[in-house]
Amino acid sequence: TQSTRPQRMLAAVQKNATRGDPRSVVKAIDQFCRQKEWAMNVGDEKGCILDSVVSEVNPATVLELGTYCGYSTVRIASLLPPHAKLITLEFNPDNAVIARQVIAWAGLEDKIQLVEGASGDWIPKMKEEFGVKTFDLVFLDHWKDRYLPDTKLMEECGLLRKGSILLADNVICPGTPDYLEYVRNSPRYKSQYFKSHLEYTKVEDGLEKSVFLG
Ligand SMILES: O=C(NC/C=C/[C@H]1OC[C@H](O)[C@@H]1O)c1cc([N+](=O)[O-])cc(O)c1O
Ligand SMILES: [Mg+2]
Repeated sequence: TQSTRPQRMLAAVQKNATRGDPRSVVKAIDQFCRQKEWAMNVGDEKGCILDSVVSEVNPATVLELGTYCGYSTVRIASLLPPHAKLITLEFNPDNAVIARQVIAWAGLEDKIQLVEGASGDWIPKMKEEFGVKTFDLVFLDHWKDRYLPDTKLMEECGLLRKGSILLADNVICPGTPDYLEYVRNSPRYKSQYFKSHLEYTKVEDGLEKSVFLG
């Protein structure tokens, strides 16, 4: 039976990356996507911007919306301080199966909790289910029409504190116009655009970094 692209991506990780070496996992996926098959990982160019924001924030608690195959999950977790925790939400069970194996290959299971289901269902349960108070950093990379409603939901559920950072992928391509308008015009956020390119292409895209002002 025919394999899926995530399955072929995992095979490339297991073939080319070193167990327990997160950066080699990131490198193997980027190589696969550049040389074999494009896939919707944040990628190496935007990934460097992601790295710099993660390093600057040095978060103790991170929420990722949209795991896909775990590329950005591994990339973020590899930079976290000891005892820091990353919770990542993935809607598609087939992607979750792959992501768990990519995370395991990187040896980052202890830092990462992958939760399967819809962000809209899980965000209101974060405190009671995972003992989270607030998130220092949120990486938004799931369905583009969910960025705004989920951001409002995180505000309502008290998951953001003064200084929490939202970092959103794909604000140009595929685009998240309603989210951009909100974080750029709301008095509750200070927003900044990092111009880049859609992963593995020359098409413009970028990351929007927004600080919640409380
Ligand atoms: O839809 C995108 N991401 C949404 C992903 C959604 C995830 O949750 C549902 C699905 O199982 C996937 O794992 C996307 C699409 C493109 N693109 O160029 O089409 C580029 C990107 O960086 C993207 O994050
Ligand atoms: Mg993306």
